[in-house]
Amino acid sequence: MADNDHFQDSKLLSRPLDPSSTRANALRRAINRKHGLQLKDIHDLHSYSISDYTFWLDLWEFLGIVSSVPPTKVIEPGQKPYLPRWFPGTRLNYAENLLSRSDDGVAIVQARETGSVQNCSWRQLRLRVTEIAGGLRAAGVKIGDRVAGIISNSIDSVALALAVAAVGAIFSCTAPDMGSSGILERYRQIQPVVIFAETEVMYAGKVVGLVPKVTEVANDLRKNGLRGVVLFPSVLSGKVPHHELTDCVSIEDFIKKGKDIPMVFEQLPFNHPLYILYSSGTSGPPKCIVHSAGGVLVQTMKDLALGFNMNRDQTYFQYTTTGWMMWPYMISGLALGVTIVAYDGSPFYPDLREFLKFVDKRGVSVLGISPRFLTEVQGRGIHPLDLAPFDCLRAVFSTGAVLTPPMFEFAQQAFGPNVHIASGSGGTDICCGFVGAILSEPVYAGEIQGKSLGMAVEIFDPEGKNIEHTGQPGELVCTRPHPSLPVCFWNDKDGEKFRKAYFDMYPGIWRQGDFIVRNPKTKGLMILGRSDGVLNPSGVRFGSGEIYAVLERSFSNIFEDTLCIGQRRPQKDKDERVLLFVKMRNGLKLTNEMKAQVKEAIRTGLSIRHVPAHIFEVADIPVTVNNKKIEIAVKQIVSGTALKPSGTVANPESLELYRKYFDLEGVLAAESGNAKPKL
Ligand SMILES: CC(=O)CC(=O)O
Repeated sequence: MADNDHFQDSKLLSRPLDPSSTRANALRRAINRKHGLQLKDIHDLHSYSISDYTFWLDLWEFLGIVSSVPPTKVIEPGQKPYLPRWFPGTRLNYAENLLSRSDDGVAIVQARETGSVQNCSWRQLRLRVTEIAGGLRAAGVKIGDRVAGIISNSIDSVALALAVAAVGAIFSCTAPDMGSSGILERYRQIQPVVIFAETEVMYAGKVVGLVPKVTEVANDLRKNGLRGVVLFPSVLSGKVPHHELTDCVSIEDFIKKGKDIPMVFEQLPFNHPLYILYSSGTSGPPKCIVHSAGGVLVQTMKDLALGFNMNRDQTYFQYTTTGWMMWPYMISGLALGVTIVAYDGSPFYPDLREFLKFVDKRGVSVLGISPRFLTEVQGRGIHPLDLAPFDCLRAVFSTGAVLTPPMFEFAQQAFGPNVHIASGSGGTDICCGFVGAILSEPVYAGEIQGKSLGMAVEIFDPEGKNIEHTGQPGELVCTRPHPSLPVCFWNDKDGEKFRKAYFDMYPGIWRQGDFIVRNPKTKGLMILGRSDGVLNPSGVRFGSGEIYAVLERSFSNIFEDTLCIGQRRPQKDKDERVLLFVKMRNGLKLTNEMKAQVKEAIRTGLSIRHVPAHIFEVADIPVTVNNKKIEIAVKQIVSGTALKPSGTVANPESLELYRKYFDLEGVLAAESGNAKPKL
């Protein structure tokens, strides 16, 4: 493949924000003044940020992190060479930093698909956090205890996360749609002392009763140290429904018990655990990724303030459940005085148009969505600007999967030329971005604008050689430590699971598992897919994202979703073959003519070697609970590996649809009517 083939779509979409008006520029100038440097622009600032660890102290000061013992030192060696200790000796509290205001302005807008909207002021938020923290203390929750949630996105769930942090406990949560086995796979490992749970929620117009699930989970976890359950009232009736759970109270009774306990923000080391998030492994139990309070605070504030230029006049609406890392990511906006939107429900119910009008009406400045959301807007023929002016909207941030060049272009047209379309990658493992938005840099279709400050991102070939200047794709690696490296995996005593997950392929260097390429001309970055899903027919290595880009450009009106994987074949002389699975829109049927058109579009858009060997219609595409397509599990299934899906798969039954493709020849024979009768 020629060097720049990945960038044939590199179309300039929008002009940058004046660099002198950005917060990143203010940081650059502050660093120049403080250290007598002459950093000229964001690129110089990035070079400084990955060459001198003092950058993190500069950032600390710039962000105004609140601490009772301020840092005197940035970094010192830790137990492992790749896991240093950050800001040793410092004492701070995450929740104290997030409760950055106490006025009557709006801190959280809570919205539900039912149309109900409730504002929570900074003053009310502080009070609610104090009440829940009092309840936690009255219940005997101590520093380092685990507190877990099965909760929807709401004012109370945000207040709960802050209250847990205030008392120094460790918070972990799943969305209410996770099945009981998925919840237990997680919480049996971390052994929470208290669980906060919803009792009745709504999703896509359906009332979902949670009492049976919560009862099953609680009864199981009692064997593992669970002391009690706190129930949130039904989002419909406002009351706790009938249940037969023992050792449980309603949230209102819970806080009554701690009524007179004053708020104390425990002052804890920078590395003190804040959240436990979970890897989205689709087979086997998820890994419990422990993140530090200081690391999450500094990194998420950095991304929001310097990547998105957020400030206290703005509103950040990240569409997310409480189970995805984008939830804590959004919550950190509070530390910048930003108003956040806690939305619960489907964006497509009762109507995607209503959701878009809500975004405009609430004056959202940064909207976080996924490529899937944009595909739906496009597939349903919706033109957002016909619905509302989106006057306040400054950036649309798509994450969770690759945002292909056609989707960048669509998003730009959809929201207008003044909106910055951004994508990024990082995720659960670091609770921030490795690469992401730089609002002062031009946007090219399909390209992430740059490496995040402080992140020493490079692109490696399999031998560990940096190939980022060649225009060839490779592994996204990070060659220096940064503050939100996970503290550890829970229960991984010798740290071996942790080392294997990130530092195995290139000893001492973090491998993220993304297949990435850099445009030598624009310096923009493009994620081509997950690196373990790289397609490799006839020795050409490419990412599924390249195929999705072609499909989204020309076929989004007929395909609701697609999945492209490589099938390994047992015969040594046979190459991997590329299979494309498509889920049709609105009852359409996949015809031979459509298949031929798809193959032709891929051949002309990419190359003959990218053309899938076969295209099949399937009833469903497997996705994780965070709505990410599951390629690896399907690749394993069609290559003959027996696989037991984990609770991370949102629609595990869909995986069954792919088993028959292990006998691909049999499927093809059946399709052509030549199936041999089974004896
Ligand atoms: C920032 C991200 O990378 C989010 C994700 O994809 O999980």
